Amino acid sequence: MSFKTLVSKQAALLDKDLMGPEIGFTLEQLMELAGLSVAQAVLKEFPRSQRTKSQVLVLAGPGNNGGDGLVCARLLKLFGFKPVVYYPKHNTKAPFFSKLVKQLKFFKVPVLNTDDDWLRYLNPNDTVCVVDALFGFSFKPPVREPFGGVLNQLRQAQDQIPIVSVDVPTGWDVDEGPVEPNCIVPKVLVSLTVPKPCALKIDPLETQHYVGGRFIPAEFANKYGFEPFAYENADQVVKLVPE
Ligand SMILES: NC(=O)C1=CN([C@@H]2O[C@H](COP(=O)(O)OP(=O)(O)OC[C@H]3O[C@@H](n4cnc5c(N)ncnc54)[C@H](OP(=O)(O)O)[C@@H]3O)[C@@H](O)[C@H]2O)[C@H](O)CC1
Ligand SMILES: [K+]
Repeated sequence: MSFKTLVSKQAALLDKDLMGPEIGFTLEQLMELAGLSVAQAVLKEFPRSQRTKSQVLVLAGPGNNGGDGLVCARLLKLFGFKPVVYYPKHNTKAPFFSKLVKQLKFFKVPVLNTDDDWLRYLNPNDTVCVVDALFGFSFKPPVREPFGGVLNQLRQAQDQIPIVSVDVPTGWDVDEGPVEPNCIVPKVLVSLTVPKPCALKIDPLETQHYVGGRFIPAEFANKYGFEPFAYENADQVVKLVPE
């Protein structure tokens, strides 16, 4: 499949640019749209008419990828799913992360902490899919605990429960792909703004690939060397199909 990608350093620069003084987005705004994209991809892949269960396990990491997961969980509840969030290491860098957790409580979405038994939700009888919002473009392998254990469990369950990875499949090197042994293989990848080079390493027969994070004009995409993706109508995601 051919599509333009942006290496991790450039992706971080693009984000900084969007949230810089000239353009003026806030992280909260971009995260809301990123979470909406992921929730929409989940709904497209697992529509109500094609499923008998509704639980979704959202694994949220300590950075902004985790924040996308927290937003996604709230929106999945509105879309008719029963999300449960496992959030073992809270983000204390920005105060609004604790507000995202408050909102989840308001929506009666359980948020499990490090000592809670999250594994009981990794159960194919009840769970439609797992949203992997552990790490995105700032992840540097090898993975540190407690996330190594979480990834091991995910890998063992992945043939029974599909994984939907946010931006980057957790554990993959953002630029090189699955270089560590025993990496997870998501059934769905939702690249945000533009795919990272690791997305070139997915097997299209194994992994459905969406692009989301629909928040930049064409000129800005061109500045970073890519063309805007062909979103339809008000969709927040577009599926990339092999040529
Ligand atoms: N424009 C967009 O597309 C937007 C994307 N967003 C999402 O943000 C992430 C990138 O978020 P960032 O906070 O920069 O990084 P991560 O979430 O990937 O991870 C940072 C945290 O991960 C820890 N870390 C890193 N490597 C490891 C490791 N090997 N083991 C354990 N933990 C690790 C890191 O900890 P440090 O101690 O190293 O600081 C951080 O805590 C992007 O991918 C999108 O999903 C935004 O929502 C905005 C718009
Ligand atoms: K991820």
